[in-house]
Amino acid sequence: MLRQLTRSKGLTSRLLRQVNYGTGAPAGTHIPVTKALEIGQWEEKLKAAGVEDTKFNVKCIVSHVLKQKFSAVPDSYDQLQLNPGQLADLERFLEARCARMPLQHIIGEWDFMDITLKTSPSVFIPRPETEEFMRLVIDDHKNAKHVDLLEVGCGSGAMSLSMLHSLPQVVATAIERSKAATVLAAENAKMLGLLNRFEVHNHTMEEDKYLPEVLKDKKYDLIISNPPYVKTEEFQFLHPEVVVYENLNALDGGSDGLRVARLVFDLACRHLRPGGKLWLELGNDHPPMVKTIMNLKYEGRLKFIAGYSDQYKRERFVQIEKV
Ligand SMILES: C[S@@+](CC[C@H](N)C(=O)[O-])C[C@H]1O[C@@H](n2cnc3c(N)ncnc32)[C@H](O)[C@@H]1O
Repeated sequence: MLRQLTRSKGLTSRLLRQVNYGTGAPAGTHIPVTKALEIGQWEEKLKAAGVEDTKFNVKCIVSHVLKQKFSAVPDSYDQLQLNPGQLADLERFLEARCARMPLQHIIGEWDFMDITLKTSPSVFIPRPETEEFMRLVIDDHKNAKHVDLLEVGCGSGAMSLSMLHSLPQVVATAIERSKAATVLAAENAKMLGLLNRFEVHNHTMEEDKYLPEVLKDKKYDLIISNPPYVKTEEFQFLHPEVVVYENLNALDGGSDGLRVARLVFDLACRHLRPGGKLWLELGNDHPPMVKTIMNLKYEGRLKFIAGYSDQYKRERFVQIEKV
């Protein structure tokens, strides 16, 4: 594989030296995008590596290399040319994608709802289902006068920051066990001009140490979390993009997937105001389990309100109320 890639790279560079593609520039300075993709046989290589939707992947990488918006790049790449530096980047990024590195890590940023977030290799990549989840949460709070929000495990900050961006009456606090994610979330808040309503603490929620000392007496109107919920036995079925490149602390929910969620339930009992809401994104067999847990263990303290489905009709999101 490596030899094949090196060979195609050599061929492209040779052609770059030899051919003037009619750009009017001296020979060897530019190459049309279509030619570079054809010579490198990148779509075929991505398919062979098991990457789905190769056209979308290639276009994301081409747009990134050309520093253009995805929507501004025509699917035909008509008239688009690469200089030698851009060609080298294109090949490097496509090779990384063939090794199943997620697009978000290659590109270094990703759109989430109406905001663009920086991504980092050690921090969980926000997912499209989480956008659906956040639409429900935002809709539920759009008429509230003021919302003190707490997020458990904020990763890049996607959930809290999209909520702050959509609703000016929200003030958010987040906790996050990963130092790298804590720093990234703060950077994203600063980049989006939301740091005046967002604070993030590098803290690992544990039994009887749910929040950092400075927050121990705080109460919130809303708690949100997309906790690690993958059952340990399900790891074998995950894609390489997830198993190889994601931090397992962001995914591993223990034997039933609810190890961290159970801590969030206890935290909600202590830190939600009466009538306050807890919204969780979980795995597709979790909502009925959560309903049972609420009835058996939290009666009189937390009440299961409803489960909601994602676009694939899998019930994934739960709404709970503090009694
Ligand atoms: C599935 S990721 C979700 C990240 C982000 N909310 C999102 O949706 O993109 C779970 C996050 O929770 C963090 N986390 C896991 N266990 C935690 C704990 N006990 N206390 C605080 N954060 C935790 C992980 O580091 C990870 O960033």
